[in-house]
Amino acid sequence: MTGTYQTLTVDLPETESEAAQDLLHEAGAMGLEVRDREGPTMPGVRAPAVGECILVAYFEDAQTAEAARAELAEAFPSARMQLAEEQQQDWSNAWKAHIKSVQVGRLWVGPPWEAQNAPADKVRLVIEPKMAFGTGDHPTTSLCLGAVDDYMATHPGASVLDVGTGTGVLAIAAKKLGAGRVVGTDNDPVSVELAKENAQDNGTPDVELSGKELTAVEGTFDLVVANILANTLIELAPLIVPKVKDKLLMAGVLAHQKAEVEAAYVNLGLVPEPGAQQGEWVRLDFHRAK
Ligand SMILES: C[S@@+](CC[C@H](N)C(=O)[O-])C[C@H]1O[C@@H](n2cnc3c(N)ncnc32)[C@H](O)[C@@H]1O
Repeated sequence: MTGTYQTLTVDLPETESEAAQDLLHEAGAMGLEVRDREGPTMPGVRAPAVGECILVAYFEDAQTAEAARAELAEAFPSARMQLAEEQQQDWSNAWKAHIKSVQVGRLWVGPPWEAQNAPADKVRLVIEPKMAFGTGDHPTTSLCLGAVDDYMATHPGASVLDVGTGTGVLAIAAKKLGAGRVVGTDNDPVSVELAKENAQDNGTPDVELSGKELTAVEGTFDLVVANILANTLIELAPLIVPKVKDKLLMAGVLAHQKAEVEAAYVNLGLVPEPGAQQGEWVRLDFHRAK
């Protein structure tokens, strides 16, 4: 415990908000506050300029915050940023307030301090927010959770591969909803460790979680799900497609990137289906032609 935490305040055009939020999550933000012109601003809190929004990201240490600042500066040259150190005693309330539980289909996904409020008739997944992406409340995650729930409802015992598993949320959800073999991979070793902890804590220790390359993962899977960014999904298409036995779900794609990602997978023989959209984020669904 350092006694302090870091805030990175970012002013940037509203059109870049979603992508910048995603980058901040990936860069290790423990919580994120979004101030746009849709919601009322609290008294004494600075409001965004017209056409802009303000993102306030919370980080545990200065090194991670500085690395995030540098990454954001490169990706979004027009962003204006300010790093500040805050006293730790505000920390728990400051970031916990921004982690929300979600209910998607048969699932409830949320942090431990909200678990007691989970409805008894829901399948409960408790994810402690740490240094991995996937607490459930990001649109890209909930778009996938909904489709995983739908697929598992009609394909009990199906095998599932989750590429870019983060906290393991989608893999664990699939297992809890009745999947057979479930494999999750991530190229970030910290995420793999946290996903393993989450699988243990949620009573699904048999989910196979690792940092394996897809070429080293054996077998094909009824359902493959990948919530990663558009450029990575395009890069990984030749490795993901051979793993798909029946259905592929992908998220992490902004509406304007959809056609490019879709083309990469159609070119490799998958058949697109109507997907879903939440805000600027889309989910792309495919199946393998019989
Ligand atoms: C947006 S998060 C998704 C986490 C979780 N599946 C969810 O839906 O909330 C993307 C994850 O993909 C991982 N990732 C990024 N590039 C990857 C790659 N080339 N191979 C495997 N994992 C990757 C990141 O480390 C991160 O944990």
